[in-house]
Formats: sequence, C-alpha cells, structure tokens
Amino acid sequence: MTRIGIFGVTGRMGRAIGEAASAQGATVAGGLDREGRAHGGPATAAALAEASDVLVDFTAPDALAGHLDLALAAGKPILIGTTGLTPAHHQRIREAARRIAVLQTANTSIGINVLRYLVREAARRLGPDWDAEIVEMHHRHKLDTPSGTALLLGAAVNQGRGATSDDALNRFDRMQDGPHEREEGGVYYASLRGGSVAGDHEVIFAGEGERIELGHRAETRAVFATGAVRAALWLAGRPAGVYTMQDMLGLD
Ligand SMILES: NC(=O)C1=CN([C@@H]2O[C@H](COP(=O)(O)OP(=O)(O)OC[C@H]3O[C@@H](n4cnc5c(N)ncnc54)[C@H](OP(=O)(O)O)[C@@H]3O)[C@@H](O)[C@H]2O)C=CC1
Ligand SMILES: O=C(O)C1=N[C@H](C(=O)O)C[C@H](O)C1
Repeated sequence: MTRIGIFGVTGRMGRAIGEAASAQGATVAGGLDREGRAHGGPATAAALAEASDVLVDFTAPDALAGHLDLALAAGKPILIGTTGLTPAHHQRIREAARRIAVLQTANTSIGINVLRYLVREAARRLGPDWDAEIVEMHHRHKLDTPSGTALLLGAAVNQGRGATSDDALNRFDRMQDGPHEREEGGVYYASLRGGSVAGDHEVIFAGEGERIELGHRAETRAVFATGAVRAALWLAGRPAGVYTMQDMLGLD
C-alpha cells in the first residue's frame, strides 16, 4: 500500500486527503502542521519523509523550500498543491526536479484539468478579438489572489493565442493608471471571496454580439483531495523530473 506523507495535514486539504486516501488503496504515513508538529506517524519531519513513498504539500508558499529539501534528503517524490507561488518558487521546483519527481499543480481536480484543455483550444480558434475575462470565487479564508487555478486558466488562454509566455497578456488591476479602455488581447481577472465556496472558475470569451462561457464548480473539496491522491499514487516511483496533471491524465 502506498504511504502518503502530508505537509499541512491539519488544514482543509490535508484533512480531505486523509479522508480520500483509503478509498484509493493508499495509507497516510503521517503529517505535519505549521509548527512542524507530527499528527500521526513519525515524530520528526525527516522521519516522516523517510517513512513515506510520496509526499504532498498543501501549506503556504514560504514553506515550499523546506519541504522540497526534506523530499530531496529522503529521495522521495513530492506533489506541490500549494498556490500563490512566485517565479522564484517555480525555479526552486525545477532545481529539485533534477533529483526527484515533482508534480506541481494549482488544481488536482480532473474537471479543471479538462477545462484547461478546452480553454486553450477555444482561445486558439477564437483569437484575441474575443476578450478573455476570468472570474473565480472561493471561501472567505483563502489567502492568495487570484487563485492559482485562475492563473492556470489564464496561461491556457495565452498558450492558445500563441503568446510569448504563459502570463504575457495578464492584466490584474483594471484601475491601474486610472480609467482606460480594455486592452486588446489582455487576459483580465476578477476574484470574489466569501462563505464556504470550495472553488468556482469561469472563463468568458466575449465577442461582438456573442459570448462563450466555460466554467467549473467544485461542489466539495473532496474533488481536489481525490485528484491529489490519484496524482500522488501516479507520482510514487517516477524518475526525477517536473510533472503536471496533464502528464498524469494523458492530456497535451
Ligand atoms: N492544488 C489544489 O488542487 C488545491 C490547492 N489548494 C492550496 O493548498 C494550500 C492550503 O489550502 P488549505 O488546506 O485550504 O489551507 P489551510 O489554511 O486550511 O491549511 C494549511 C495547512 O498548512 C499548514 N501551514 C500553514 N502555513 C504553513 C507554513 N508556513 N509552514 C508549514 N505549514 C504551514 C497549516 O498548519 P496549521 O494547522 O498548524 O496552521 C495547515 O496544516 C493553499 O495554497 C491552497 O490554495 C487548496 C485546494 C486545492
Ligand atoms: O484555496 C483553495 O481553496 C483552492 N485553491 C486552489 C487555487 O488557488 O486555485 C484550487 C482550488 O480552487 C481551491
């Protein structure tokens, strides 16, 4: 049985992953909270990494480097689900992936990863004349804005349009530089926070006289947890490298 070690075991996602593991033939090796306290399993972080076949990280960006170091020291694969990552974090992931398998994704749900594919293909065919607007809503406790998934969907728009980079045309603040017209080709973001919403995302392509709306609603955090366990099982035993949910699902 594959043993999963959970960084962030006391959090919303950590608890949901604990609940999802056994249904997929996995077991929880143990987990750590913010202070590095063990909750089940080995007493230290290093011992937890040793006792796990695969690690998962659903914590906070400033914890990423330490968790990668633990995975590297133990030679164990790690799934990074934490969002709000900067380019420096992504660089750190690429460096670690020279020696261990790392799957980084802002969203482990199957539905979002299929939506990502649909959005890229829609953007490719529609072109920049169709204005792209991304709207997301999450629970009141979420810290990062926009969501990692909104950025992932924006990257899909940029890729579909053949932009020079995944975030080439991103525009986050409509009021920056004062009132002005929408920039042609820009990908704009709107974030809502409130209540207990697990995660809603919508990509709107607005053309002249018509609109296409592609969206996903997570009705429960269990969809992320189930996808995370599936991805962790897939990752266990893989050779070093950076992996994505697309690799796991066989989507390009
Ligand atoms: N990729 C995906 O599919 C998904 C990603 N996420 C992302 O996962 C992350 C966690 O979300 P969620 O579970 O809702 O958050 P919670 O705040 O509920 O849980 C965070 C967990 O991480 C721990 N933690 C917080 N800060 C640190 C730190 N600096 N070092 C080590 N551990 C820390 C907390 O410990 P303590 O209890 O002691 O505070 C807790 O166990 C967020 O970035 C979120 O966006 C969320 C859902 C799906
Ligand atoms: O914090 C959350 O809850 C979620 N975070 C991820 C994100 O930032 O996209 C994924 C999901 O939407 C839930």
